[in-house]
Amino acid sequence: MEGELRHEMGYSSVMTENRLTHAAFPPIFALATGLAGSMGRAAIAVLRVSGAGSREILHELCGGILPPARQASLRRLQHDGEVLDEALVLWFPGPRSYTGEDSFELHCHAGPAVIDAVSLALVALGARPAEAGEFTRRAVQAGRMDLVQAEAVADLVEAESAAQRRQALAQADGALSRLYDRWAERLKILLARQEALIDFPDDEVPDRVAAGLETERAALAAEMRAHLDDRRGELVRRGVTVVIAGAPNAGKSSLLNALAGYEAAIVTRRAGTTRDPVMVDWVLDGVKLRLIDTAGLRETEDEIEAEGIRRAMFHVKHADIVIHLFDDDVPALSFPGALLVRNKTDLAPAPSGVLGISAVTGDGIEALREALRDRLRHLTAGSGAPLTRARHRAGIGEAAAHLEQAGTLDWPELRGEEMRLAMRALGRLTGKVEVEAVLDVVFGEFCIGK
Ligand SMILES: Nc1nc2c(ncn2[C@@H]2O[C@H](COP(=O)(O)OP(=O)(O)OP(=O)(O)O)[C@@H](O)[C@H]2O)c(=O)[nH]1
Ligand SMILES: [K+]
Ligand SMILES: [Mg+2]
Repeated sequence: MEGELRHEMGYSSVMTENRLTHAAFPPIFALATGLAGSMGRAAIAVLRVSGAGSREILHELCGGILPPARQASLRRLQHDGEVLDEALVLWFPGPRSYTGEDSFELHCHAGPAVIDAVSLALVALGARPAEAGEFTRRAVQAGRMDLVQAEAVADLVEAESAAQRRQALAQADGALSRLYDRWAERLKILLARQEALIDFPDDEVPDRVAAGLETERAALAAEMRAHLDDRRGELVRRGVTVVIAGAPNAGKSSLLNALAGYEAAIVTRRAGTTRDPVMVDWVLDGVKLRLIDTAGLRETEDEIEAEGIRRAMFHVKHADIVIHLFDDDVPALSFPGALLVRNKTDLAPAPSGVLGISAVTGDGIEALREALRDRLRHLTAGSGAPLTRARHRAGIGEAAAHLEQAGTLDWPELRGEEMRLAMRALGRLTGKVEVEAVLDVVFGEFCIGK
């Protein structure tokens, strides 16, 4: 505490031990809040600065006095004898900061001229604009979080539904990292026992030691396979696709409009109206959905309509939920797992046992929503932290494959090698090994300012 106070008095003081523990990166800055005007006009813009030299830059901007650490202070920002703005200033000396480095935030007025002037002053004082994800990348490099947690930060920034927010928050808190770390720990112990077996001649190894090792190896591989089979995380993250398909004029576009609450698709009496798929993003029960209305399915000579039908079939094939809509007799054939729904109940009642709606009067629409909620609950039910992206799927898939391969090999040396490869795949996932190699992959999908 005393040391910290001394450092905050002036920037000429000696660096603390902590600040010497990782490489010093040059100062970067970025606008951390949305641009004024992009979603209505914002009042405040937060500029974030981090890196070696941040202390000197803040000292200069605040007229030669460093504000107290981790406290909001109102300051006149100045540069070259000019006052740039009156801003709320937060100074976070490393390592107790998001990036682990010396960093600060300026809560400025959001006028573009204010942001420009402060940005120019930051550049003049030696900071450069940050690249996408660079703050979080530094946090990983400083050991403030692992790669799986960093990915969750990107998801939190993008979260549009409550389910996405909850999932990203749990992952950022380390729920998924802890699972992977536990697996790595178990694997390490198995590997150590496998190595011990290598050092013993065959006749001295008790059979039960080898059998126990084999049981645990198989159990771990099975847990990884179950984790790979669980699609919850990816569904919540990318959204659930619900495709409305059926014969021409069944009322598919009318249903899309009724669910969306606006005239998203063209409705006419002519069969074959919809050609291009019409997509509407929707949130039901806190889960992000993508509703897709498609061309009516029938034999046709019309080239354009035929292409529409080809696209319809593509979406049906890749859908998480298919609503098969019809408006007369129950179709003889349907898509596997589809939700059969009879439209136009205002003209004739639905056969018993079939969900009936009227896209025109709204009859049955609430029951259809309930049926969709039920499907969603089913799709997103499960326990434990789910994997959330292709990178996790690839890493765990690789680890599981090596573990399974180990089970097919007779030579302990080769089994040990497969287990080591499994361990490496797990380590790459969280960034415990080969961290530099995977950083570009992970941070390629970030926005600037995080
Ligand atoms: N009476 C009644 N008419 C409906 C209902 N739903 C749709 N219609 C009418 O049925 C006709 C076809 O509706 P659309 O929504 O265009 O049907 P679609 O399945 O999208 O048709 P295509 O895109 O051509 O395949 C229009 O005239 C709608 O007004 C309903 O619930 N009751
Ligand atoms: K139509
Ligand atoms: Mg249509």
